[in-house]
Amino acid sequence: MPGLRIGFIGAGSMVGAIVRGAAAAGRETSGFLLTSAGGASARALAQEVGAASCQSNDELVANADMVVLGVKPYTLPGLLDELAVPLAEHSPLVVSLAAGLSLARLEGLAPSGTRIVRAMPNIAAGVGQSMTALAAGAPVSPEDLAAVEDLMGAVGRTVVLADKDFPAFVGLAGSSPAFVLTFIDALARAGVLGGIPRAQAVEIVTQAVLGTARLLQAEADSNAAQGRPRTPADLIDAVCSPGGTTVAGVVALQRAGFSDAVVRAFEATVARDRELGS
Ligand SMILES: NC(=O)C1=CN([C@@H]2O[C@H](COP(=O)(O)OP(=O)(O)OC[C@H]3O[C@@H](n4cnc5c(N)ncnc54)[C@H](OP(=O)(O)O)[C@@H]3O)[C@@H](O)[C@H]2O)C=CC1
Ligand SMILES: O=C(O)[C@@H]1CCC=N1
Repeated sequence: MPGLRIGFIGAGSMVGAIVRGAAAAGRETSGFLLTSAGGASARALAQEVGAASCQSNDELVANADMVVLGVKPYTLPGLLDELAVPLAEHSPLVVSLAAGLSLARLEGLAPSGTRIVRAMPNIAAGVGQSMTALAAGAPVSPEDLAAVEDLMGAVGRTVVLADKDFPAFVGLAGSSPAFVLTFIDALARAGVLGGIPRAQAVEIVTQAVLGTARLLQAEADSNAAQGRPRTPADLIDAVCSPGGTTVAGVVALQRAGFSDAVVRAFEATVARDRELGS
């Protein structure tokens, strides 16, 4: 949305990924305002992308149409308390990136009537490939939601979800880059065991994972019209020749409890998200 002033409170991993991803996508960043606890990270990020930093969170709230809260979940209640007066006075649209904090909880922490959108992006926003969920509170207008979709759409795909589904979404997309990286790290180390230098093994596995994900997306996009895109299971079958190398590896993964380990990672993530919100 041209001309919209967007303030980011927090300039760490996630805000850094969104701001850098938006800049790389050609988004106008001169209307971005940044603060951080110590100030140095906000100033450095602002300088990097041609944005501005503010002296204080109050100053940022007073000058932004949209305020993105990019601090850790345990910091957010205190921050919203500190910002009660400027938020009530200036009424910006507020976007929370925090894991665990439901819309109802956020609305209870902010001044009455605050327009809040909950967003759950992931770290791939930095390369324009986030998968971001959005949920809007009752006072949020379609134009407000469109403004957040526009920002997050510049750094990846977006989906509007019910607030109750956010814990599951965190397991599927917010936290899952770390699961995928754990897989890449483990397979690359196996490559080292097989005699391939570490850096080359990481490059090879990264391209294999990227290519597989692109294959699955292309399958969904091209065959959705016909009503039956091939599923991950169909594509596994397409790689497994009878008696071949792949089926030997896939069966070994099953015997080692790979699927069970993935489900456990998901369940632990969802449980932790619920704990953070309680
Ligand atoms: N990292 C991820 O992959 C994802 C994170 N999220 C969510 O994003 C949010 C931020 O996480 P992440 O970026 O990883 O955290 P980081 O620890 O990397 O960054 C937190 C930022 O908050 C700043 N900060 C802390 N207190 C204040 C304050 N009072 N005023 C202004 N700034 C403050 C810190 O400042 P300073 O730099 O000076 O220390 C820092 O820049 C969390 O709520 C998390 O749940 C959501 C999806 C994915
Ligand atoms: O672990 C975290 O706190 C954040 C939330 C989603 C991904 N990382």
